Amino acid sequence: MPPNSSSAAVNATDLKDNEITPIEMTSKNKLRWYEPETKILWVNVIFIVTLHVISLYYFITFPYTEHKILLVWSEYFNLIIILLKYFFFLILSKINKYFFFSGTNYPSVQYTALITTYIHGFGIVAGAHRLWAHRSYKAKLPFRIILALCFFSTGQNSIFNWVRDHRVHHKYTDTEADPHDSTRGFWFSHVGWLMIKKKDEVRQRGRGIDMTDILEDPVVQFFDRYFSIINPMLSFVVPVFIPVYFFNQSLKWTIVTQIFMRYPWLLNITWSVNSFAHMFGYHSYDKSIRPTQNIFVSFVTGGEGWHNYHHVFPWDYKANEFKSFWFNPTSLYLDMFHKLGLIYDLRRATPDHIHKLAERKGDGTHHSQHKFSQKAVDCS
Ligand SMILES: CCCCCCCCCCCCCCCCCC(=O)SCCNC(=O)CCNC(=O)[C@H](O)C(C)(C)COP(=O)(O)OP(=O)(O)OC[C@H]1O[C@@H](n2cnc3c(N)ncnc32)[C@H](O)[C@@H]1OP(=O)(O)O
Repeated sequence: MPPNSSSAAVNATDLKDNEITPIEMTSKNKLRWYEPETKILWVNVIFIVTLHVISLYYFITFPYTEHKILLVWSEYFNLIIILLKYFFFLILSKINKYFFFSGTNYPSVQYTALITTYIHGFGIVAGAHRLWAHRSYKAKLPFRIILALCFFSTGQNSIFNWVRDHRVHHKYTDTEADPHDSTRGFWFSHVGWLMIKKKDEVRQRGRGIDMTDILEDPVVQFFDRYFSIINPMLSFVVPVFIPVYFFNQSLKWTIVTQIFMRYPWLLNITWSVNSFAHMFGYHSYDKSIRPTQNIFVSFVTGGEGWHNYHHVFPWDYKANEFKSFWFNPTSLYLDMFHKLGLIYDLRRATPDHIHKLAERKGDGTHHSQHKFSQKAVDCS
């Protein structure tokens, strides 16, 4: 049985008042990335800059071919990314060897990054984003616990804060009330917003967001209550402990791969949804909004770059019109968990609704407006 046949297909008009509504613009003043009244949070600036400087150093100089176990453990998101990155790392390691490490004998710790970025990314995409922020499907208790464990190993905010910021972002996209308003530029929407105090408009509008579902979820409540213990434990302590203790890997290189490579990498690909996917790409479903269809972001995030579609149908569990393994693997995993009975009530926009909307509001790049590609598209 196809996973969606028992799913609730919904249209935007089916949304209830207390659910996330499609974009509803608040007053729009044009803001620059830095406003005179902006209060810079220097602790965040120092933390983020230091993390990225050290990370850049290790991304360039890391002996990639000698630490494959650690790389698989912490870096790679899916098979194609493994292959591409391995190819990229191979070239980089040759450059490293020539310029930086000739003659150096590194401890032979082998392979590790796949598992952690993979697990972590799933916690963000399937957990915080598609389940908690958008309620695009329902999940049974064990699955919610797994998602929370995955999400709390990403070193991001508490689920409550993450979801509230994301719901404000959807409701007031690219306005003054959007925490990472992309009209303030690439830099601001990517990371700048995490270095300043939020505008009053964000806080004020955020207070109006209905968060009762989050407050009523015992899994979220438990994990958020112990955020300051669980977050560092799952994000840093456990991922370093496992390869060192069980697989006899070097402590130094495990810390490097987990804290200075995997962590900033995952942060940047998460942030890329707010920056790249609000600036570069097509507006196939609604040309009046900034979010775009960005294949690069989809590729690195496991399916979160179909952002024009996502902003038009935020409650669609695939966050995309199509079925596609490489550019939306998260949806395939959700289909699998649906078959296993761990998740249910998956919500999906109807093809008819999508096509009509694309025709009326899109920029003309939707496949239904290109006869040659219509047959190749699987909208299930
Ligand atoms: C392979 C996988 C790929 C995955 C891709 C997945 C893509 C999914 C889709 C895209 C989504 C992308 C989202 C990215 C989010 C990442 C965020 C991180 O975790 S980054 C990593 C880690 N995180 C970090 O590095 C940064 C951690 N965060 C911070 O340092 C700060 O929050 C800040 C600097 C961001 C703002 O500081 P400041 O402005 O001082 O604000 P404070 O917070 O201090 O709260 C003060 C007061 O304001 C109140 N309030 C706040 N917001 C709202 C709201 N929206 N409304 C209403 N109220 C709000 C708040 O309740 C509090 O009230 P009270 O208690 O006083 O009554």
